[in-house]
Formats: sequence, C-alpha cells, structure tokens
Amino acid sequence: MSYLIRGATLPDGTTTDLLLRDGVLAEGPADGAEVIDAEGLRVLPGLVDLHTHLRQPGREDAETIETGSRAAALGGYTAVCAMANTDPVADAAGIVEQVWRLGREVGLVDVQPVGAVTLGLGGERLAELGAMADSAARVRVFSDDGHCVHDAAVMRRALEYVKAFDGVIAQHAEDPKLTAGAQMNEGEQSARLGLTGWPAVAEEAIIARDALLAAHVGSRLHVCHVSTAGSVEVLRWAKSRGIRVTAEVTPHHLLLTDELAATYDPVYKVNPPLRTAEDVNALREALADGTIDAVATDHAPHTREDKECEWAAARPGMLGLETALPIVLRTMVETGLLDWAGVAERMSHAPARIAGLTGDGATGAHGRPLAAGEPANLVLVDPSASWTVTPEGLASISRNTPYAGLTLPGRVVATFLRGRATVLDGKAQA
Ligand SMILES: NC(=O)N[C@@H](CC(=O)O)C(=O)O
Repeated sequence: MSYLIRGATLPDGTTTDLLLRDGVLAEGPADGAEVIDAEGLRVLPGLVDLHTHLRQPGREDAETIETGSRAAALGGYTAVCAMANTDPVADAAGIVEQVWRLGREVGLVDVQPVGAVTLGLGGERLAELGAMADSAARVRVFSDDGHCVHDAAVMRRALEYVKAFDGVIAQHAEDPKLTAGAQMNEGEQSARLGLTGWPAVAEEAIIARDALLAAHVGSRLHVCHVSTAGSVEVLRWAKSRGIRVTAEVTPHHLLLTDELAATYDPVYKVNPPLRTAEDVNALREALADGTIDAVATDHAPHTREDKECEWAAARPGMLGLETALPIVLRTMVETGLLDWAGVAERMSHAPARIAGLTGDGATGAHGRPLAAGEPANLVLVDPSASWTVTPEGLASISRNTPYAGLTLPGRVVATFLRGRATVLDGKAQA
C-alpha cells in the first residue's frame, strides 16, 4: 500500500505533499496511492520514547507488548525503548531478543529493549552488557530503572564497558538511602500531609556524581525522568563542562505538582514524585533551552489491585503513551516555549539519537529528517482537535492515567511505520 499525504504542514511550518511508497518517503508519480487529505494537519517524524514499561514478560495483567505497542502507535510513536524491570529482568541476551522479537511480531511500533545494568537489577554484578549489545536486539541503552545504580564503582565499570559500542547508561537517579520509606516530594506538602518525603537532593546528588564519573571515564550518561530545578542546574553545569550527558523529562513532571497528593489518590503516586510549581517551571525552561534533551513518557501501567488501594501500598507510576504529545502541546507549545520543530527535536530526533536508533540497525532507523529516501516513519496530528481523556478509552490494559476528565489539545490522526499505517482515522490498525 502506498499513500499520498496531501498538504500536510511540516515542523518548519511549510506545507507539502508526502508520498509513502515501499516503506520510504518517495519522489515521483503517485499512481495508485491512497490519498489522505492532510490540510490543517501537522506532520511530525514518528515519535520515539526512551522510557516505556511494557510489563512483558511477567506482568501481562498490567500491559503486554501488544497492548503497549497499540497505545504507543495511538500516541504517535514509531519506536519505544522497553525498560528492563520485567520478570524475569531483561539482563541477558535471550530475554532482550525475546522482547525484540515479540515487538516485531506485533509490528505496530519498533520495540527496542533496554538491557539491565546489573544482574536482576541487584546493583552489584554487571549484567551481560556486551552479549546484549551483540544480540539480535542490538541493545545500546542500559538501565536498572526503578532502581538506582547506587554503587559508584559499579556505575563506573558500566560506563567503561558500554564505551566500546557507544552505549549509554540511563540512570534512575535516586539515592536509596535518602528516599527510604518516601511517599511523595519532600517539602511543604509532605509536612502538611504527614507523608515521608523524597528529597530533591536524592536525585541531584546522584546526577552530579554520575556526571563526574562520565567525565572521568569519557563515556555517555543519560539521566531518566529529571524532576527538580536543582537537577536542571547540575545538568547545565555538566553540559557547560562538555560532559557527555543527556536528560529526559516526563509529560507528568511538566504539568502536575505535589499538591495533588492531598487527594490521597494513588493515581498521582509516581517515582520520582510530582514536585512543586517552581520545579515544573524550571523543567519547562530546561526542555525549551535544550538542557533537557528529550521528552520520555515513563509509561508505567499498573493493575487496579496495585493502584486502587491506600496511598502507601500503591505502586508508583502512571500511563503516558497516549497522552504525551497532547501534554507537550499544552505545556510547551501553547505556552510559546517550543514550536513544532522543537517538538520534533525533543520527541523524535533527540531520543532516537540518544538511543542509537538513527542508523540502520535491527529495528531500522528513527528520528530521521522527513526527506526523500528516508524511512516513512511519521505521524499526522490534528492540532485543532481536542479530546477528553477517559481511562476506558485508552488502549492500555491498565487504567492508571492521572488525566481522566482532562480535555487536551492535539489528536493523532495517523501513524506510519515504514510506510505502513499503524493508526488511521485515529484508530489502531490491528
Ligand atoms: N516510574 C514509576 O513510578 N514506576 C516505574 C518504576 C520506578 O521508577 O519506580 C514502574 O516500573 O512502575
């Protein structure tokens, strides 16, 4: 099937026709192509998520590679990096290959497995980083996400190891000694609610330490879900020194604050926790000026049992794939902080570069320019359509969206993966 997308507006604001043929953006006659009228629609390169929890293997009651892939395609994504905190943990070549293959079989989005840094996420012994890199899954991003690689010597060794194949360690920056028993952001709200606080310094101290380690080793560090104004300062300092550090921010940290904990509704419980309005403003500014390179969802599905309970017993995490782009439009574009080219950079080009997905690899190329000869990975968005989030209306098995009832701008009309429609007329194809 080939498509002629007529009159779509590119990220730079110019309007063009795009011919999708044989998996690539083609030139020449559009004979036989299905015509899509894209007047008034925005086209973006297929979005790339650096941080997705797909829960398979192990917690298929919360999400599967298939349901998570569908949610991703509906959110405008063509590639997602699947986190390693599955059961079993993705710490060996066999497991990452299985995840990669299952993603290919579903075929809605390229599922790029993230490998664990340490065996069983235990923080002590390095996982088979080289074997995962050499496997069919061609792993380049390694993370113990959900856990911090807390031992500085282990972190140093991991950074040294991945240099050989231009891998990157994606750190969940949280000093576990400083967050023991933590339930929410440490501050005025936690004092008022009587909940144990998760102090900003637990994140900031690890980012500073890891930036210094990355500089010492000459390796690449990526910081997951940056959540505080102080972290932004540390990142600014590290980048100004030429340290090879990149960072991501989640949509929920760009919009929501710790005042929501006063509801005691565990849908707002997440790690790192929601912070203050000052933090939110600093994160938006950092994403605008490039101190934070990318938006990543940290899509974290949880069952009702794990979420609809007392705050203290609930698992941290929230859904994100289907709402990420609308939240970025609300917080960054409507506020004038980013234009559409900026959205393309922060949600497609930069994450693809960080994850090593821009070249031809096992999963093809993502985050490439929308130019002739490039893989036809793209999304069409209706910027003028708004929609109201309902948990039942989402494709995820789980229901833990913090945005229920919220009306958001921007509807994904169609998503294409190598020229094949994975979403058409706002509906997933399979
Ligand atoms: N981000 C979250 O709140 N949850 C993550 C893991 C974690 O970081 O705790 C999950 O896997 O559910």
